[in-house]
Amino acid sequence: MEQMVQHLLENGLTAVPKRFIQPPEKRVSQTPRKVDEGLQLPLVDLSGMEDDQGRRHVVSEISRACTEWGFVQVLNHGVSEELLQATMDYAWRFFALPADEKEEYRVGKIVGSGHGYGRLFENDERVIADWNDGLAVPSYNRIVDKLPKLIRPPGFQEVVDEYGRALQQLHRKILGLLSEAVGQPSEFFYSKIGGDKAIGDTSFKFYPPCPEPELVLGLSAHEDGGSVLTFVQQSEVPGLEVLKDGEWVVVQPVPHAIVVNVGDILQMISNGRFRSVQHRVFPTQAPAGRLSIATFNKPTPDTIVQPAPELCSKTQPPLYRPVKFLDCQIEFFARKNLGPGFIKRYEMNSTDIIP
Ligand SMILES: O=C(O)CCC(=O)C(=O)O
Ligand SMILES: [Fe+2]
Repeated sequence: MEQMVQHLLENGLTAVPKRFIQPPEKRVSQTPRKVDEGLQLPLVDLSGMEDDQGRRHVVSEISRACTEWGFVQVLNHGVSEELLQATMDYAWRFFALPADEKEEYRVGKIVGSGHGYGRLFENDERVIADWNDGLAVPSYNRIVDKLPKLIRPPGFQEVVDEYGRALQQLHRKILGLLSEAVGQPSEFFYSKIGGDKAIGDTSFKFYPPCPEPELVLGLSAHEDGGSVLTFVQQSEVPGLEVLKDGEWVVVQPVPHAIVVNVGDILQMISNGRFRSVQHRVFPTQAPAGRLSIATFNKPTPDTIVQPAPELCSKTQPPLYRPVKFLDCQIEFFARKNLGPGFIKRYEMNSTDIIP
């Protein structure tokens, strides 16, 4: 059974085991990083949308960020601070449970799209492992009757459910703004993914402190393959970085903000207008570690994901071929690693080279 990072450390590990060691070219110290304070991910306040002018401003800011960065942070998003905090608190408490209690949620024991405790894509010894431990759970509109029981500790499940409902609303809201940005009615993108029947998954990731941070990654570079928009809440320790013009830029934790990033599905539906961009997590030495909560908003399984005809023309022909979302998920979870470039297989002229 794959050992989790947290338990390697609890057993007194002081050097990083071989299977976590990244080749030099992937290490944080070997890749160009932007430390210039001048270049910062846009932060958009959603509170100023009551009047037309305010709304137009927010629409243009969000749309620009999702085009130029594929990422944006939002404030005054409508998810209460108490709910954000409660979800974070329970996540810390889950990872603090004794190992045998967490084992009940092991990935693989649980049937359904990678739900459970463990590390995805890393059952193969030859794959380099990331320095994190994860728990992925159904968030909203998910019926996964194979889940063994409610997530511990008591109360966590209720909070996960409430968090899911709140983020589903936020998804509708932000897709509404992006729809307006492409000159369509507010419900445009939301209706393309199945409306209120669309589904969500939440992934909690714990990044324990690393004794040799220069050798590992917290989370390897990737785009969010199965996601329309992803919402991330991060604890106060930085780690998330986004690739911007060939350089990695830190997504600074902002209290009460939610990070929004475009996933492959929205890139496809918007015919490339909104971009699903590579991101990664660098390891931390903070004694308590780092925690993040990522909610992947997804279409209904039977949605045919394809460039919206309304956004295509003779001069802007469809860039991607149609794929049923369920098949897209099966292909996503059949991969050997998280690595970038998943969307390439759906490009119109792809020759079926599968990264
Ligand atoms: O830990 C983070 O901040 C980001 C996590 C992430 O990118 C993911 O789970 O897809
Ligand atoms: Fe991600």
